[in-house]
Amino acid sequence: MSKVAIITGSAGGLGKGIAKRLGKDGFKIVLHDINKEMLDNTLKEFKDAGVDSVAVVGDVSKREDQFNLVKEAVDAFGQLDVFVNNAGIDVVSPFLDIDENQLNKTFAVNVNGTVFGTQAAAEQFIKQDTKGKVINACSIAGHESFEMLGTYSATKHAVRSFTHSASKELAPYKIRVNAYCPGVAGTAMWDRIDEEMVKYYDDMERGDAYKQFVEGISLGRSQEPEDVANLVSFLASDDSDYITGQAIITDGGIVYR
Ligand SMILES: NC(=O)C1=CN([C@@H]2O[C@H](COP(=O)(O)OP(=O)(O)OC[C@H]3O[C@@H](n4cnc5c(N)ncnc54)[C@H](O)[C@@H]3O)[C@@H](O)[C@H]2O)C=CC1
Ligand SMILES: CC(=O)C(C)=O
Repeated sequence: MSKVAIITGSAGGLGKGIAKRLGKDGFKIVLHDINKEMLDNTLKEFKDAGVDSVAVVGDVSKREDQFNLVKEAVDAFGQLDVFVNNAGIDVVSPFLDIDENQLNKTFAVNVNGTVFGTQAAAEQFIKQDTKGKVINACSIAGHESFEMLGTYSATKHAVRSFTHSASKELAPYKIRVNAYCPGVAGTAMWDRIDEEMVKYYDDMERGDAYKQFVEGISLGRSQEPEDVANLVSFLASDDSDYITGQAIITDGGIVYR
């Protein structure tokens, strides 16, 4: 029987790339996003391509939405095997401007969302008494804290920490918890980061911040969703069964650990 994967924030960007790859790998796909219009379009695309898929609208920062997402997946396909905590948001600001609203919002989506998603998936895996895989979106910013991205970097460090602690506690239930740490991928997220960053520097124009980050990549090009999906495909597969608690960097050579 085909396995079932949920990918949060998969209406576009890296999440959509991951969902496409897992669909090719033979998974039944549960698309998910807060943006209903984008999600409807993506679901149509998947169905037209023959991927056995459903879509659920939800907000990862709401615990009840995450548990509802798992319920909808199980109602549709009868089981759950992989939960990808992909949804995340960015924020750009100098350290001295960080405020309560920025901290609360970014932590609510990136950190609380990952915790709630992991809890909802783990509850289902334990009920099924099957091996389960939780795969979290971390970042190179979860290994190194970047200027102007302090709050974002802190959330990704927290994601890495929860990847470690959850993997230890959930191992007795055969649940593996790992994370992928992308570098610089030209999605809507980087469009927003670039647009915000250049506002703070008089000598920078739109596109310059992105260009500067890309110039620092050893392999000489920015990241494609497929590059990230290759790693997630491995983490979702049986080939990674002996790996848990790892936050693996895929960045073409920016951050060396
Ligand atoms: N683009 C990049 O260079 C990098 C991205 N990442 C991480 O990868 C993940 C995906 O990033 P991108 O695809 O680039 O971002 P994106 O902004 O292009 O796409 C994120 C998707 O998540 C959805 N979303 C946002 N808030 C949500 C919420 N509360 N509930 C449900 N869905 C929500 C959005 O509607 C969007 O479809 C994020 O966690 C991000 O932090 C990590 C490192 C680098
Ligand atoms: C968006 C992101 O995680 C970085 C540091 O590129």
